[in-house]
This record gives sequence, structure tokens and C-alpha cells, in this order.
Amino acid sequence: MSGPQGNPQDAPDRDTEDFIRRLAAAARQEQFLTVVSREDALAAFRAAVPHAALAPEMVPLAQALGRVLAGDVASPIDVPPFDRALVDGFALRAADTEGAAPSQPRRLALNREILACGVAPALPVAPGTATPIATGGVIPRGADAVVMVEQTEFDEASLVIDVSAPVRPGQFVGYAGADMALGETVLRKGLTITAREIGMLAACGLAAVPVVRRPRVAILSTGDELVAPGSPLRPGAIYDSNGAIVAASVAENGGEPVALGIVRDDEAALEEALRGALAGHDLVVLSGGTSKGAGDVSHRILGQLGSPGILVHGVALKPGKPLCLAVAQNTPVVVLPGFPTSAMFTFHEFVVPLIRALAGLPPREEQAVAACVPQRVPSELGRTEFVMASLGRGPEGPVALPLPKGSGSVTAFSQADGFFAIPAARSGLEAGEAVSVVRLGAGVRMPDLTIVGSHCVGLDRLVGLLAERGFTARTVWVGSAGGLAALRRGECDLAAMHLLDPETGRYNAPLLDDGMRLAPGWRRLQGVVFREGDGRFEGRSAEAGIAAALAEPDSVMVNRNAGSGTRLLVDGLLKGARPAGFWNQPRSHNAVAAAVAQGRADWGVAIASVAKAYGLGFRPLTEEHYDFAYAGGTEDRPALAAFLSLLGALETAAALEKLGFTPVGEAR
Ligand SMILES: Nc1nc2c(c(=O)[nH]1)N[C@H]1C(S)=C(S)[C@@H](COP(=O)(O)OP(=O)(O)OC[C@H]3O[C@@H](n4cnc5c(N)ncnc54)[C@H](O)[C@@H]3O)O[C@H]1N2
Ligand code: MOO
Repeated sequence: MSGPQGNPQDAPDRDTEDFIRRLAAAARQEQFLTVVSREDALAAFRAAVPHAALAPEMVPLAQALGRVLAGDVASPIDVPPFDRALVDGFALRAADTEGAAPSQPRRLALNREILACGVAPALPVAPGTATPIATGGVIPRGADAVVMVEQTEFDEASLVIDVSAPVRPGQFVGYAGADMALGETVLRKGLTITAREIGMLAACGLAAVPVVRRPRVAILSTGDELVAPGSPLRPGAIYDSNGAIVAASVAENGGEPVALGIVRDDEAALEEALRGALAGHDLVVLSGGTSKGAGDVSHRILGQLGSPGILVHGVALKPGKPLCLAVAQNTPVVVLPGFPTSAMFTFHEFVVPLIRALAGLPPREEQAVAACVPQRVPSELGRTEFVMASLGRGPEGPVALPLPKGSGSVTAFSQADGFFAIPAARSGLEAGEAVSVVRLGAGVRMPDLTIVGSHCVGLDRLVGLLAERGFTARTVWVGSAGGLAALRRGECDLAAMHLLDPETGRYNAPLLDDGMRLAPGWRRLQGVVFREGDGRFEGRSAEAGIAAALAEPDSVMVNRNAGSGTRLLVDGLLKGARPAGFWNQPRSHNAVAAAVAQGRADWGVAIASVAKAYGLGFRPLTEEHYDFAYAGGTEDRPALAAFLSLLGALETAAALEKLGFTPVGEAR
């Protein structure tokens, strides 16, 4: 027998020894993290790593798109290279047409050549003559203007034209160098080359252009739990999202991502991967394994790869505390915290400025919006806390709604409009305090409608239909009670809710404040979920199945959070019993279904559509009402009016039925 269960009298076996060694190593990490301020960390990094553009390289025009110009470009020729006709007509001497009028046309003899494009003129335009010329043709010697063919009378017999209005000198002539003059600086260093600049370079005859070499950034994700997207997910594993988001962000900021994949939490494997990454790259970005866990080894290896090694390990930031900045073999190495929001945040703060500087790009443009926080926002004293927020329209201007997702969230960064900071010296912001929200993307605009509350795939579908009608909606999932509270504070247009009032046994309506209105949404079938084939539930009613499960001491349930409508149903089923799993109280139908599907629990209560998505058995209990509350008097706002009319639309009813919900909207 092996493992920690072995006979205690035996000498510890290898597995036990390994277990103890790893735990002890993790405990020692405590001394590793020396937290410094964000400013000190940035200063240390800038002092050790030159933040300057890399050397230039020549690239052909076909590869120049998106690259950064490494030097000013002067035109080597005049563009256009010669004076040219801007219309189809005749090149002539303007002086010959002085005093011309319909009653007194001026007659000009035609020279015997036609100046099509690309033809070098052979004959001069002598006084009293003109030469046929095409748009783009070279203006011949002697001529100083062009008259349009339709403003002349041509006489075939005598090969003359009559001009019946005076022609201004220079008329319809495009002069050499008018667009770009020989020697003129036409493009400036540091500019990002777009299609327009490529056109200019081609017009000057340049086939290649000097651009800043793109920083090659090696990207590694560390963790035994990581699986590359596209592969099946084994139990306990998660997909490597940091690798993908870091690679894309490197490219977005002018770098060349070199994805080196996933490395196990193993010192030897990681050291080998790191040594490989250091060679031939301008920067190495790792994520994960920088904190204090037993598997967190990245930073330890960095101490062994050469001086100066680790510059900073621990920054007084939230998210992002365990960030590690190092230099080894003359190459900067950044270890981002594993949590996706922490990783992205520290990447934007510490890595983006370096990549942009190496790429020759100006610092990222940041736009800030003044807003106020609608509720108290707590924060940790001693760490500058950055709060991801979405912007909404409040009664007195923009409000910043903190997103209720933590560092582990992958969605916060994309669902947020921006972030605001709470200084290290504060333990929170008070309701109504002003903040400056730094916008994350230039193109983001405020949504037409903000919906806060409980998630439903039916609502996802409705938001899609609303978008087809030209209105954007922002959804923030904080649960039914959270949605109602947000509506009360004026933070949203709609609260999406399914709350059962225990006193009346009715859904939603009894819980609204005065002045709030309820728009009926749809019904969701709720029931007991279990794994197919579970003998306790197969062939039994919900109640009988639960009675069988409660009778078995080994069976484990999964509950729901207090305050949710589902919890009231569960309480009704349990009749005061507190079986194993009672205190496992997740906040969503999905979390309940996942717990049962993965065998962490045997039964719980969830809606039918979710049970189906997880392939679970289902015994119906009751129908839950999923409705929308809004403030009376706001229903005429265009986006809200469009949403309310969608609720009653046949198209919506069909879409909801397809998803397994029972629409009630038409009844209104
Ligand atoms: N005892 C302590 N534990 C933790 C502390 C602490 O101070 N004491 N700090 C916490 C903070 S703050 C953060 S942030 C995290 C960061 O830890 P690591 O950088 O060591 O990251 P891991 O432990 O490897 O992973 C954390 C988390 O993120 C997931 N992860 C990792 N890599 C990826 C990836 N490439 N793609 C998607 N998700 C990833 C990983 O599975 C974990 O769930 O530590 C706290 N702990
Ligand atoms: O720094 Mo961690 O990022 O607080 O979650």
C-alpha cells in the first residue's frame, strides 16, 4: 500500500515524502513576496529594462500594413512627376483664348499628335495651336492650360477647334510635385502604416520601407490543470485562456506573439521551457504559479537563471498582487498572476507600455469618463484596488457599476467599459463618490439599455432580437434580488427577476416598490435534477426520489443561496432536514447542475433547460415566473419601449418556446 494512508509505523514512503516536501516549500514562499507600491514596481522595471524602440528593418510594402515607421520618409520624386491634364480636351496657350465669346470664338489649329496617358509629347504648342490630350497626359511645351473637349467645336475638315470662352492660365493643369514634392517629408517616424500610407509610398515608387522590428514576445502558461482550447476537458482541468488573451494583446500592441503553450508545474520542465523562451525573444511573459501554492514554481526558477533575476515580486495592487518582474540573460521576464482578470490587469499596467515602447508605438491612449458610484464599494486597505465597471445612465449623469466578478473571471475585462481605482489608503468609496473611469476600448459606447438581475438564456436570445432592432443592451448578472436593488438605486432600466414572495406564494409582483412596474416575461419549469440511472430517482416522483435520497446517509445534495426563489422550493422539499451538502449554496442553476453532473452532489433543484444542457434526469416541480421590473414613467424611452414590445412579439414567443420556456407575453 502506498500514499498517505500507509501504515504509520513504516518509514514515510516516497509519495508521503513528496507531499511533505511540497507543502513545506509552499509555506516557505511566504517570505518571497515583498510587496512594493505600483509606482516603485514600475520604476524598478523601467530602470532595468530599456523602454525604447527596437532597431529598424526593411519590409516590402505588401508586409508593411500595421507596422510602425522607423524613420521619416521623404518622397524621392515629384508626385505627379510632370504637369498633367486633369480633363480630356486640348492643351493650349491661355493667351490665345483671350476675349473669346460665343459670338467671337477663337480658332486653334490642331497639332498632329494625341497625348494619351504615358505618351511623351513630341511637338510644342505654338501660338494659335492646340494638342488633343487625355486626362493624365503630359502637358506639352508651350501649353499652359487645358480646355475640356465639350467646351469646344471641332471641325474635322480643317482640323481646327473653336473655343468660345476664355481659358484661365493653369486651368485643368495638375502641376509636378503638387501632391508630394521631391524631398518633402511625407510620412513621419512612429506612424502606424495603414492602407492610405501604403498608397503614398507606392506613389513615390518605394517598394520597401523601414519599420521598427516587432518585439518577439514568448508566451507560456503554467499549470498542471491547463488544457489547450480544442482538447477535451478532463476532470479538474480548465482551458488555458491566459495564453490566448496574452497573445492577442501582444499583437494588439504591436508585438509579435510567439505562443509556446502550456508547461507543467514542474521545476525541471519549467526551467527548460524558460531557457528556451529566453533565447531569441525580446520579452517572455508567463502566467500562473507566482503565488504561494505548492505548485507555484515560476518565480523560484527565475532566481536561478542569471542576474539581476527578480526585480519585483509582489505589488500593492488588487488585482495583481503576486506579479513578478525579472530580467534574466538580458531579457525581461514577466510572470503574471494566474487568475485571468489579474493577469490582464497587470499585463496592461506593466507589459503593454514596454511592448509599445519596443514596437515604437506611442503610449496607449486612455480616455476617462467622470462618473459616480451608486453604492458603497469596499476595498482592501493598503492595496490600490482597480474595480472593473460598466457605465450606465444614472439620474444625474454616468454611473459606474462595479462588476461583481472577482480576479478569477475571464469575462470581467471584456464586459467592463473600463475601470476605476480606489487608493491604497482608503478602505472603500462611499455611495455617490466621483470616480474617473478609464475606458478600455476606444469604440465602446454606453448601452441603450442596462438589464441587471438573474441570468436566463431566454433573455440572451431577447437581447439578440433587440440588437436586430438597433438597440444595444448591457446585461449584468447579480441575481434577482441584486437586480431589484439596482433598479431601486436607479442603476438599471430593467431588473430581470424570479423571486417568490413567501407570504403570498406569488412571484415578483408583490416584491416591487411603489412606482415600479412589472412586464411579464416567461415561465421556466423547475424540478429536481439527478444523474440519469440513479435508482433513487428513476421511476419515482420528485418527492419520492428525495425521500429515498434523504434516507441514504451517503447521498449529498446541492442547495441554493438564501433569498433565491429556488431555495424556497428546496426548503419546501427538505421540510427542515439538513442532509449532507445543505451548506453548499451556489448562486445559479448552472452551478447546481454542474455539481450533480460531476458527482460532487447527487441531487438539487434547477430549471429544465439547464438540466437538459447537462444531460441530467429531471422531475418537474413547479413553474417559475421570470419577469422584468422597471420604473414607472420610463416605458416610453425608445430602448425600453422596444424591449417591452419585443416581449409581446410572436417572434419572441417562438424563440422562447424553442429554448424550452413558456412565453406569457402575448397575454398582456
Ligand atoms: N495563500 C495565498 N493564496 C493566494 C494568494 C495569497 O496571497 N496567498 N494570492 C492570490 C492572488 S491575489 C492571486 S492573483 C492568485 C494568483 O496565483 P498564481 O499566479 O500563483 O496562479 P495559479 O495559482 O497558478 O492560478 C490561479 C488561478 O488561475 C487559473 N489559471 C492559471 N493559469 C491560467 C491560464 N493560463 N488560463 C486560465 N486560468 C488560469 C488557475 O487555474 C487558478 O484557478 O493566487 C491567489 N492565491
Ligand atoms: O492579486 Mo489577486 O489578483 O488579488 O486576485
